[in-house]
Amino acid sequence: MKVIGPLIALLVGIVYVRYRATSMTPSFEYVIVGGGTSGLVAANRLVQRGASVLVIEAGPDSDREDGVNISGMYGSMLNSHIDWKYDVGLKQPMPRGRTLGGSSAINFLLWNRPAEVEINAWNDLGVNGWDWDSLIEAMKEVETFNPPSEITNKLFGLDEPVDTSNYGHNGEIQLSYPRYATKMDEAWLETLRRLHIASNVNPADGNNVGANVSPITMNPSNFTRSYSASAFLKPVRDSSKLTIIDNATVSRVVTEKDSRGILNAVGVEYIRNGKKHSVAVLNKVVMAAGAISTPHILELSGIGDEEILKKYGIETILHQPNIGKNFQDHTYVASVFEVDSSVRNLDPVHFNPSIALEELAKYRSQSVSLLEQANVCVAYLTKDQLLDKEDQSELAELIKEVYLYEGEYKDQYLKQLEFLESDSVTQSEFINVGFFADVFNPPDVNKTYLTLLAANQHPFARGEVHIRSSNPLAHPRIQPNYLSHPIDVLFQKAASKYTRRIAWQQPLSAVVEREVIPGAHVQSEDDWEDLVKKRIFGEYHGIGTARIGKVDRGGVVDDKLRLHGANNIHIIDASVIPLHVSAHIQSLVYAIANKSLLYL
Ligand SMILES: Cc1cc2nc3c(=O)[nH]c(=O)nc-3n(C[C@H](O)[C@H](O)[C@H](O)COP(=O)(O)OP(=O)(O)OC[C@H]3O[C@@H](n4cnc5c(N)ncnc54)[C@H](O)[C@@H]3O)c2cc1C
Repeated sequence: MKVIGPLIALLVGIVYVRYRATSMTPSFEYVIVGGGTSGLVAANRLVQRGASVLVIEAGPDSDREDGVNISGMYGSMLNSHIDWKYDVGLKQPMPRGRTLGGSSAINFLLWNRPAEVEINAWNDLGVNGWDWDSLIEAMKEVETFNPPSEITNKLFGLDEPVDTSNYGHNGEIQLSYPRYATKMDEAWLETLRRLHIASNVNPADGNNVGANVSPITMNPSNFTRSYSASAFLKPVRDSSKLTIIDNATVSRVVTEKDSRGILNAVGVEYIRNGKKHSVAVLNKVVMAAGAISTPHILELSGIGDEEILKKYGIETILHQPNIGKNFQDHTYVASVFEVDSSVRNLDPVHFNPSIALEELAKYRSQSVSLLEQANVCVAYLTKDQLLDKEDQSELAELIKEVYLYEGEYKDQYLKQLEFLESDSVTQSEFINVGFFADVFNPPDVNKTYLTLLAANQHPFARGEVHIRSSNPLAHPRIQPNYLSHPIDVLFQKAASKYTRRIAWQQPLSAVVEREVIPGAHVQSEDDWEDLVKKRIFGEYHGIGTARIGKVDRGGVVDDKLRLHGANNIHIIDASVIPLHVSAHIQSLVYAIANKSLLYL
């Protein structure tokens, strides 16, 4: 009888090994979860190293999609079949790219850099090896910068040449400037100057304070979007080392524990056409599903806070309570102004099909067209540039309360208080968007509009992203908690008020005819508070849900981007960014993914 127990164990073992061998083939050295912005950087570099790589992407290939390729069609793929459309309880879902190229396929193309101080702050949060110098090197490596032409300089009023040494010149992502500027663009720098906001011709040098005209991710030879799929996937697409499985949703990373209790990823499961499949991984799993999906997939895999996992009947493989916490996003409120009928921005293209066709024909023949543009005119303001005396004293009171805070985000909040006092860190961003962008009221299609976004760059609010079901196809629960901190309300109000100053300042005001939003009735502090609370949205820059850092300081991955408690699971996407920066984040995401290759 004594031999029966071990015999059964042996038989079960043989069956299990055979099961793995048959059901978990084929095998790859690297399995990349998510073929988006970061995932395709890793795919490109690993294939060039000679490794066998599988990329599993939930969405389709969109390389022939006009809404992706034509730079001036930015925004058109929101709510489309390649947008995840996450419900966050607001009037507009949170967009995120669901296609090869990920969010870089549907984003607004703007390319700018954080401030040096913001990146070096990671070190004070306990992160080693991720300073400005190393990240800027990694960022430059992915860039090819095409400086503005004489015509562009003139159009936008750039009176000093851009210092090209701040950019890279041999990388995959093409950066360039449009040949077309609207009257609002032409007036931008001078308008801000008259409000005592200096023009910053070199915002890429680590100090982004001021108004500037940013490059966009546009190929200057044909004015198409330069993004992760066109830049990183295309050159290696035909390699025998690379396998892409698209329209496939990863449902789980399959792990085993070694004798020390450390996890090893041995495979990845995914669902395609309603059927479950699995593949074996020989070396590493690279998580690149973005700041929403990466924590979601880890939790589905039993890696997360055991209290949360238990609630949904998922066995805890690795208790990691920091996963899905620390969600941070820039927030924005849009102000809209009617402008005179001589202004030609993207509104006529959106409102009038015959103008759209005319502009498309011009674009296709490479003539200057309204469709060759994006929102390039921005301004970044410090606290002291933005706040009036009353706001400053209200802020001083609120800061006292932050000093009393003893919770898990204490070290980040102290850093943010330092940022508030720095004259090289900005708190609010203003963007001249280029088309009517109000989701609450339809436009009058016979009119043209100026939309100004006022965006908060250093929110104190922290949100969470967690599973809401064990069904891998169900979206996670996203609680962004926008404006849940009074300092965020104060800055969002101040920034929205400032859009009124911008719009009614010469020379921009010469084309402005009427304020639509906020509208003349919005005057008192209460009015502004109502307005921002009703119209708040995320600026599509979610980060932080699997942040880099030590476990006892909220970290999910170590300095080498390896999941704490696992040997071979790395995270390389926006979820590892620990603390928000005053910039659009694709450049930082590309840089992180590029630098991750040191550790993969
Ligand atoms: C509408 C919009 C506008 C933006 N505008 C700008 C801008 O102008 N400038 C700027 O710098 N930044 C902008 N951003 C932000 C920037 O594009 C993103 O932060 C960045 O691209 C995120 O990269 P990522 O690799 O972390 O994630 P993503 O690029 O989103 O990649 C994640 C990939 O994983 C896939 N995936 C997710 N879950 C699964 C699963 N279960 N199985 C398989 N695959 C999965 C997704 O489909 C996606 O392809 C914008 C973002 C959006 C959404």
